[in-house]
Amino acid sequence: MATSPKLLEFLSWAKEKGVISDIQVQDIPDKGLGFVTKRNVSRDNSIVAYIPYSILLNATKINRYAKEKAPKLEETFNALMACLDGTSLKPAVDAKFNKLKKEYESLRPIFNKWSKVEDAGGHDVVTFEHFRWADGVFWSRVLSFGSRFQTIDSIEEDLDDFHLVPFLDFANHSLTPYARWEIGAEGVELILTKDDSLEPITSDTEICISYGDKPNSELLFVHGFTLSDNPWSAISFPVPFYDDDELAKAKLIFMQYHGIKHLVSLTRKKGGAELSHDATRAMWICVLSEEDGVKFKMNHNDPSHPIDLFIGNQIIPTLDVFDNVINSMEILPVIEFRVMESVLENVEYLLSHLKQTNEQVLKMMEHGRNSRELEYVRIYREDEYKFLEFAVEDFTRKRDALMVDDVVQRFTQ
Ligand SMILES: C[S@@+](CC[C@H](N)C(=O)[O-])C[C@H]1O[C@@H](n2cnc3c(N)ncnc32)[C@H](O)[C@@H]1O
Repeated sequence: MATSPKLLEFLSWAKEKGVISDIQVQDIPDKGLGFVTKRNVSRDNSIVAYIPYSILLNATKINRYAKEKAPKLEETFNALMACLDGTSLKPAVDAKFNKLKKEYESLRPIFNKWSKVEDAGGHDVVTFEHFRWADGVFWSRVLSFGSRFQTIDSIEEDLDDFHLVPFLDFANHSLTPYARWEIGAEGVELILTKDDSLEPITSDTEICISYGDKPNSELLFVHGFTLSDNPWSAISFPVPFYDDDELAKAKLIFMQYHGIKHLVSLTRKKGGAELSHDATRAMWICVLSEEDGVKFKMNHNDPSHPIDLFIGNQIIPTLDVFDNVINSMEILPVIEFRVMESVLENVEYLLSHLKQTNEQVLKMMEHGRNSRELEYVRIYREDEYKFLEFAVEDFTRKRDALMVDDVVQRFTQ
């Protein structure tokens, strides 16, 4: 297959900058570009590509470049950081779209000042489309060095979490990858993971890495593709406070103070759908009431410690204490029963909503049957549908089991 001039230019730039590789970059059906082996290779922890730190892109580097070479870029960069401050990536595309739109609008004057809009006949030089494209490229290609920081001393920019790693970012995702990336002494390495089978990987085989155990919703949101055989499923919804819950505001402040997410996430685990630890705590807080002995005390004069929670007469200073107290309450089965009921109500609602829209959306999608993107969306919808059905079944079972519990019977009569 012919290699595009742009790719050739990039590869020669990468080589000149010190990238060493024993692997080929080429078109992979339905995935864009990717890595394939040039010959038979063994799965023996050998390095097949090496990318020196000097060519990685991260916030510190762009900031330094901005300071030295482009003061206007620095202005833009600072404004961008300010826009990102305090935001969290919301799972919904429209929320993301609105956020980007706002960011773009606040940066637009700076872009235009920076790139001289008059010279472009009054047209925006950086359009919203460009901005969205850049955001998509960034999030779908960036690597988080995160927890691996401890192992590096040699990177100057070791405060940054996110790095764009040229060349390595041709690696596609697989559930059964042959390779992984690692932080080496002076660069990032692509390594063929050791395997007990003595079978070599034959020539022309695609070499993928894993982007992590991500459900299709996340793969689609961040990377724009889905896997039909993805074993990871997840669904999230906002913490479902009761309409008449007078403690809702205090509960939200408490959750924020203790870093508990306001989204409840359910994941697929062997034989069932499970709440994460964080989501379990969020749901406990959600269903507890004053009648259960719960009280909040606002500390208006202390913004660093805005709220205290009491259960009975006990103050709850940490989440570990919270877990212990809840787990030792006599009414624990009642709390769990309420949690199951509330989760069930939410997954039933999500399922019925998906059902309602499915017919129309799937018909609409018929028109673009050959589009790769639509096929990914179809896989996602099907996956979500199955997971929701599964979650409804599982939570119905769990709720029904709790319904006959002695304590629940006693307290709900
Ligand atoms: C880090 S890049 C990998 C290189 C990319 N294929 C390219 O052409 O430059 C990530 C993007 O590759 C594509 N991709 C990665 N793994 C894929 C897979 N298993 N199936 C389909 N597309 C995939 C997605 O478009 C994703 O956003």
